Amino acid sequence: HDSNDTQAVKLTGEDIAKHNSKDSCWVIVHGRAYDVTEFLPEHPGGSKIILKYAGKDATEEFEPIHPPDTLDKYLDKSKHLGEVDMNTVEEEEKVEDPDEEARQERISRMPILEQCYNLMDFEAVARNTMKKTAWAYYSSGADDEITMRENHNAYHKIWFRPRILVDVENIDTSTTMLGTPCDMPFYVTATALGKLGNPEGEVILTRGAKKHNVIQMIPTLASCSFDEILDAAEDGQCQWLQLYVNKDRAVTERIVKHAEKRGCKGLFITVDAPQLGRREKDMRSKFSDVGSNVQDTSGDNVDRSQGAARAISSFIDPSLSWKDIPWFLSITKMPIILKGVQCVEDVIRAIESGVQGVVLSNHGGRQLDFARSGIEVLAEVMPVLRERGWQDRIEIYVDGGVRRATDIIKALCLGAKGVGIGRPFLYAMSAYGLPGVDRAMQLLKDEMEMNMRLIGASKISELNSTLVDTRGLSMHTATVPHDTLGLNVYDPLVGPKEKAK
Ligand SMILES: Cc1cc2c(cc1C)[n+](S(=O)(=O)[O-])c1c(=O)[nH]c(=O)nc-1n2C[C@H](O)[C@H](O)[C@H](O)COP(=O)(O)O
Repeated sequence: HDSNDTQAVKLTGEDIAKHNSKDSCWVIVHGRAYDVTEFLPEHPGGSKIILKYAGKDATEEFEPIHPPDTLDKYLDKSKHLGEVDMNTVEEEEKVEDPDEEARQERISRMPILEQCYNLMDFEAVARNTMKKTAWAYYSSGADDEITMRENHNAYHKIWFRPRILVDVENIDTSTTMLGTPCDMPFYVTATALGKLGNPEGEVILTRGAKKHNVIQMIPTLASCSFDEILDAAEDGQCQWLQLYVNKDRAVTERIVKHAEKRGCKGLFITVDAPQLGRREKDMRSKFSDVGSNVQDTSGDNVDRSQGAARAISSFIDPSLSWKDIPWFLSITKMPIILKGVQCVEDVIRAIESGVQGVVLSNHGGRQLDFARSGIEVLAEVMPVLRERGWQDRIEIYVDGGVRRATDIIKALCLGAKGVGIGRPFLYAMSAYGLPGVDRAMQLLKDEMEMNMRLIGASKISELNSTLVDTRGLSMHTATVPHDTLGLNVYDPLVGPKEKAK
């Protein structure tokens, strides 16, 4: 390195390859080399995944999980070794992977975008075309995924009581959320690791939200950096921040103040994830060794049993409690919403604590299995608030299992201000990129207009509880998976030979 620290000679692949062990571990990311030897034991994803790329180019593995500014933020400058002449880096020989070949073949036959007529179509295409690990991460729910299925199933227990001979020539689906006008009563909710599904990540959702004038909630665990996502927004576009509260409150305060300074219009504090749920599909999918090899904790002191998200979320503070709310109210002027509230008692507590809203949510069924659906909790909450005359004290949102405009209409009839939608936009983005997100939002808009016309409401304010019949909502027919307990415990074929006769 000459005096002004520009690098005279680039490092070569050979230089890096020499440092391929835990005693001296160098990796390449985005064409630059880093000495991560001392960082190995601190890596939230465990040291194994880094050692897999010791002396090599780790970019492909690094990219979906880490925002681009991660190394600048967390690795001391002295460990930044400079540019690598990538022509001297040996290409990893591609191992035969029949799964990958089959996936590429399915991609070559995937339906054209216009053949997607509803949000479930995007899920079907994504299931067939996404990388196994990415699909597993997005689609998984906790434990037996009962709540994940119940989230959408619950909407099937609500029926309409449509009114006729209402002038529905002009339909207006616009509303406001936290004071921001938007064209539709749904927002793109926070879902982590957007680059697992699409190399561009969350900025695709930003562009889709802009086109349809809907609001985007930016996840703490985004693949893109927070500023990248804000920079991808256009003037006047509304974005909210979803916050996982860090054990180190100074870090949290910095994030919140930066978000406010950058113009975020809402702070959604996630309160249903003091620990991330156990998502077995994500664990089974051999998520690049970061999380799935649950049993193998060889020397690692990191609990990596919940797949990728757990590996990068060990910072979340499980001691967060109501006593912290006054502090949050003191450090920001942004409206504060508690995301993941699951019973009326906590909605009352939220109102008394002075926050501006709640999201009735079970995290898309990814947290506590057998938690009730957001829509069922909404039906419990609103009558109690109305009794107290508190129905307008805060804004109430729901998310989980919203796949049709009829789901949105049911939620609004029951008193929600708006709904959050997660997986459908992830699947649309993963399968078709921005055009997919654009079409998914347009399909919802078209469905919304038609269904409001058919229910007999010309604008959002006309949606009310007399238009729905919720008597079936508290019936829980959990379609449990078939009894797996005894299935593989005893296999006669492997018993002692003589006994088998
Ligand atoms: C699908 C998905 C959801 C995640 C999500 C990641 C994925 C892939 N992640 S997670 O890694 O921790 O689980 C977040 C997250 O970062 N923060 C959060 O508040 N909610 C997270 N959620 C929950 C999300 O905000 C909604 O509550 C949920 O997605 C709504 O259900 P649907 O997907 O059925 O619309």
